[in-house]
Amino acid sequence: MPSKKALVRRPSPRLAEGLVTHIEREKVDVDLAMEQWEAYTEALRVHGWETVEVEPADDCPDSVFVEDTVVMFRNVALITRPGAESRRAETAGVEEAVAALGCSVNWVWEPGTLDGGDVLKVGDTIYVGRGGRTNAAGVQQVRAAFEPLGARVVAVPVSKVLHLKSAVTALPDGTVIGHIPKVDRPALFPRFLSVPEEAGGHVVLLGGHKLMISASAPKTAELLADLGHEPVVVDISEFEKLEGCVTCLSVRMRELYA
Ligand SMILES: NC(=O)NCCC[C@H](N)C(=O)O
Repeated sequence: MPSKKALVRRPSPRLAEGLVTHIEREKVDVDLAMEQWEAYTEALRVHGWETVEVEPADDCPDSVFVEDTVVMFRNVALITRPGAESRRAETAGVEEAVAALGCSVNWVWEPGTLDGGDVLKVGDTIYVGRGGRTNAAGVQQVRAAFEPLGARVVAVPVSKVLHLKSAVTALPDGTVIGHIPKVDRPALFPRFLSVPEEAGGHVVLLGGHKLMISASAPKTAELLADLGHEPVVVDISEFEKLEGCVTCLSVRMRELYA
């Protein structure tokens, strides 16, 4: 039985100072964000995931977006070098957490930059978004880390949104989903389904047919239910004001070797 552990990180009291790049800044309600984070982590637990909390990083406003700091492939954790300098201090605590879980740890080195939000795994294919946060050296370092383990790395241009996974994610059957106006090159994906809302392009696979999806994508949730999936809806409005999506609030680990 594969392990089902999910790394999460409690929001910083400075969350409202988080970075905003592609959208207008809106006031973040930190108390509401805390409630939404509790509900998000509870939804993971209800669906069989053991949540593992990374030591909080109270001085790092964006630290709740833990996905950006580490990329997992099998038992190997690649600690990123986030594209935004203000986020680099987030990785130390994550490194400790994955090492404590028995992962083999690897690092992205200067001049490479990589945000985990730019990495979408579909089976053994790893799509890496080359955009505002991930550079060419970062893409090459993902190749060097994971191709020897059997992955195939496919680089994908990203210009319209923060990260590759702000544009597309994948269903359990491998179909890539996204809202066309936000996807640079849908033709790069062998099977692509267009969804009616931007936030509808973001799902977290919980196991079986269950998919976590944001409350801001009701039409997509309906479309996915009609295709035989089981949407699990969570409200993450306060994180969306900071360009976060359902994927970025956790790192799911299925193949720990412990
Ligand atoms: N993977 C993600 O979707 N991460 C969201 C990061 C949002 C944060 N405010 C940032 O700009 O880095």
